[in-house]
Amino acid sequence: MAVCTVYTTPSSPCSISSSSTTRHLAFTQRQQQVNIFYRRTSISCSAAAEEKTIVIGLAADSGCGKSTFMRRLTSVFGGAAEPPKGGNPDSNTLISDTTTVICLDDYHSLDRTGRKKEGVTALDPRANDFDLMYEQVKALKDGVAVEKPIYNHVSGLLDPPELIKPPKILVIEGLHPMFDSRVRDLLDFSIYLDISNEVKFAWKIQRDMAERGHSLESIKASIEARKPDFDAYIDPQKQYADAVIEVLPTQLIPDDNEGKVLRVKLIMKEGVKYFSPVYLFDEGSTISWIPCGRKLTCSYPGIKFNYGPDTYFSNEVSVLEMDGQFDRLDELIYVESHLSNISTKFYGEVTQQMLKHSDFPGSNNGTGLFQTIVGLKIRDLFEQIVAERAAAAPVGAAAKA
Ligand SMILES: Nc1ncnc2c1ncn2[C@@H]1O[C@H](COP(=O)(O)OP(=O)(O)OP(=O)(O)O)[C@@H](O)[C@H]1O
Ligand SMILES: O=C(CO)[C@H](O)[C@H](O)COP(=O)(O)O
Repeated sequence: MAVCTVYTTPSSPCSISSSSTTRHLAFTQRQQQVNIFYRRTSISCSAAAEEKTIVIGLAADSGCGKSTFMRRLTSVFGGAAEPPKGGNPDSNTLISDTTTVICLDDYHSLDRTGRKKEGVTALDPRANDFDLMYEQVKALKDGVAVEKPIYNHVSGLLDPPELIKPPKILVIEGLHPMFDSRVRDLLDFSIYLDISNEVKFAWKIQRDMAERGHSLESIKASIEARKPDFDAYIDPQKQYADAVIEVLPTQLIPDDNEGKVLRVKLIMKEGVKYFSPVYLFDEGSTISWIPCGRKLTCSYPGIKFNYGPDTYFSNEVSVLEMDGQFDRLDELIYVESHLSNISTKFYGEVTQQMLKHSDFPGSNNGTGLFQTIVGLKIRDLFEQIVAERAAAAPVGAAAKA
């Protein structure tokens, strides 16, 4: 893949126009008092069309399962996803053979102290540099490496940048991948994880109270403090998503307030290029299915699937819903065999992926199932785009590809 990046020190005679990358690095430098810094400029040698990076956006609030989803997605492509070798130990980036996942927290323009001083949350657009986000995602999409800033969640500061080379698949995950229309237009596919307030609260308690020692009051206060900005800037992005995974309390247990059994909906936009929605039994019909019985072991409260056409923010969608949880994950094959358009490469691939990661949160319910299926759909989308580009490339280029 072509990498067309030139690094120059500030004293270099190269002429570089002042970009927001430069501005940002100067800001980072001031913050961190880094003495030496590099400015980036690109030279016009964009990658051949068939080599161009495919960009996937994943939006969700903090603590809503983005990292878990990313682990499932990168596993579909094989190989381990790891932080850049020899780099900042607090890097938020994960790189595997095929994918690079960058966390959009790295585009916070205000560090923790800066946000406190200005009285804004990290969800507020004023705390984020969308110009730089756009420039860098565009550069990567065009096959150009970038020096991306790092937001350090340990110190709350902006660290010196890290080099990101254009991967085959770039995933941008975080609070705002679909907020800025310029960034949104760069996405080949977008996903929104829509976790209802009740469930978000239950997950936060589980992680921040049980694992991080926070008090119940502080968790409640942090959710409440974020809510207005969440409603204003994060939640509206779901209208743009090609797929939404919505997580709600179960309807199988009357007045359930434990939040352990979940009802999960996979909302899939119709008419998206390279993406054909998954269906149950009969495409376009409305179906309700209880698979429990001789072929699927279910303890209380059981499992129920619903499938059918619907509208979502005025878009035509197909919705697949699963309420309840699996008792025996190996029996998932029975459900898998009734689903179509799941983009598997062999019979039972969904079940195999789920069994492989049975220790990940949500592996016994619709969150894990639908995240796995969306991962397979993204692999399929990637392969279709690559095949189409290779077919369209001039004969000599196709032979090289
Ligand atoms: N499907 C799930 N079922 C149950 N709990 C879950 C699920 N997904 C995530 N969680 C809970 O939420 C926590 C956060 O998950 P994860 O780290 O994947 O989210 P995140 O969006 O990447 O968080 P952050 O942005 O804060 O790093 C997990 O530790 C787990 O407690
Ligand atoms: O919403 C978030 C995205 O993960 C974080 O709260 C934001 O990035 C600020 O991080 P920190 O609390 O570590 O300063």
